Amino acid sequence: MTPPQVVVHRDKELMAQAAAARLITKIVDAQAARGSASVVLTGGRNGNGLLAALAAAPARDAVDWSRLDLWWGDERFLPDGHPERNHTQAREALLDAVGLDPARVHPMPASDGRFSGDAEAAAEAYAAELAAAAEPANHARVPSFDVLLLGVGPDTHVASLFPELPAVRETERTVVGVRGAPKPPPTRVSLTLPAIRAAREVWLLAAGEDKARAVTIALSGAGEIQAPAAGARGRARTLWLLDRAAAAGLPRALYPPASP
Ligand SMILES: O=C1O[C@H](COP(=O)(O)O)[C@@H](O)[C@H](O)[C@H]1O
Repeated sequence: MTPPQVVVHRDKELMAQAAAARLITKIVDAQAARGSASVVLTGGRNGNGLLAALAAAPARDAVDWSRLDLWWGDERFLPDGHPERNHTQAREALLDAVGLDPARVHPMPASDGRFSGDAEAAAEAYAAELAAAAEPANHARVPSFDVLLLGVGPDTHVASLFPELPAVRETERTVVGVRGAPKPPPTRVSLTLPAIRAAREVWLLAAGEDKARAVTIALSGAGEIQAPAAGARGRARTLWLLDRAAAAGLPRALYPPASP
């Protein structure tokens, strides 16, 4: 697991634009090296802000969208097309505007249809979908994601791993159903920390003063059960992308000067 690196931008708009530019480069490089790229999306304000910035970036045309695999780190367990579903919001922010291959887009299951309210069964099905896409040679249970994006909640939750709930303690399964989440809706589906840590790079996004306490706690040696964001690390890189307001409580020694 890699130690966190912190990059601080002036404000949330610049943070989203810089993160979008960084993601475009990462996808283009992965496609050049391996033919395709895989990215895990997050929900929330900062994740959707990044997608909207990506949609507005002229350089988005450098990406071959048909050779991109998209997964989700978590989902609010709601009916298909519900406006609060992370999948619906990602479609609105970016996905409907680019030429993705529908076979390569892997939303987490909805609460209606096949799983009719059974978040645990939905989690099992998503784990099986991930395992089917993993590289058998490595005995991996999830694909080797190039970048896994995570928003950070004001309570330090990432994906739908909330402090002290059973999901953040999971060490075996790659995807779990979550019940009793303190943030609505209470029922969710989430990757676990072992699945998150299988990613090459994990990027955590936090902007705004309501995130400052969470950022300080997670980057000050807190345990992952109490502060799930502290346990989100990538194999090759762990990057915290912040704005000044979210970084306000961090010791200056942790990061270089903010961009203008
Ligand atoms: O509910 C969720 O919240 C987190 C953080 O969202 P934010 O709006 O506080 O940035 C998000 O990362 C997660 O995917 C989502 O389901």
